[in-house]
Amino acid sequence: MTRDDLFNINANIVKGLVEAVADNCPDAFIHVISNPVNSTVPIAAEILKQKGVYDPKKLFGVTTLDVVRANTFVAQKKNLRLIDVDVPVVGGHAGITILPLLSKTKPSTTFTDEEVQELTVRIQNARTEVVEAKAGAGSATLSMAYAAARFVESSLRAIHGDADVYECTYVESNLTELPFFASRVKLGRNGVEALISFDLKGLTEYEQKALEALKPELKASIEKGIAYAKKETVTA
Ligand SMILES: NC(=O)c1ccc[n+]([C@@H]2O[C@H](COP(=O)([O-])OP(=O)(O)OC[C@H]3O[C@@H](n4cnc5c(N)ncnc54)[C@H](O)[C@@H]3O)[C@@H](O)[C@H]2O)c1
Ligand SMILES: O=C(O)C[C@H](O)C(=O)O
Repeated sequence: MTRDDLFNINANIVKGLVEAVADNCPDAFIHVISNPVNSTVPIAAEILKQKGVYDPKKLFGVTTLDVVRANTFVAQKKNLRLIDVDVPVVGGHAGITILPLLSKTKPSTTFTDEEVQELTVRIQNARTEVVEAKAGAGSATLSMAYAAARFVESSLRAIHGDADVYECTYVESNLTELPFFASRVKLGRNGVEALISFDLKGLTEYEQKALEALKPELKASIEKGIAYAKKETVTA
């Protein structure tokens, strides 16, 4: 089962939850972790628009798990301390739409072409490693909880005025031609303070090709979410 197979069940659940948020706490930061995130975030945006309370700065798709995985696999491969490693992951949260920018790894790290290929594919398919290891007992749970906790803590730090809070997250974006795109963002008291375009500059040829290759799939997932939400009516 792919994340997209969850669309038919989760689209309606997300719609209902977001309607309740719109009615009861329209100023809240909304963190959407339910899959397929590439579509559920556009659904949430459309529902909030229909309710007249959409603030793109406060709607986030949680892609932190991709960063957690990228950091972990790079630290293992390069014998680095996990706490020191930071790999931006852009695009979306499914298959090839997950694009780790290994050339932007901190601390500055060099990778052979084979390592880039192996690590990129492993990060993109990490969910399958978990699904297969659990053999029918579900998908990632503890690592999802860890990733969600990290993103919530970062959001709370930003709300409380910390000036230096950055996370990768799937948000409304103008960094590419796609209306939603995961990138590093600066978080502030009111949500997204800035989209960080720097990571997308000076990409390697491998990353540039992967970025172009992910766009059709991500575009289709966004359009699927928007089309779903547009034909639904929200409760008054
Ligand atoms: N973005 C990520 O990194 C990431 C990682 C792992 C899982 N996920 C996604 O998170 C979601 C949850 O995964 P899980 O493994 O915890 O699933 P799960 O089946 O263990 O838990 C889902 C929970 O949602 C509850 N629920 C069902 N319908 C509901 C509704 N209408 N309103 C409120 N609650 C409702 C269920 O009772 C259940 O407790 C899935 O969509 C999964 O694909 C995302
Ligand atoms: O893919 C899933 O089913 C869960 C989650 O999105 C993951 O990345 O592991």
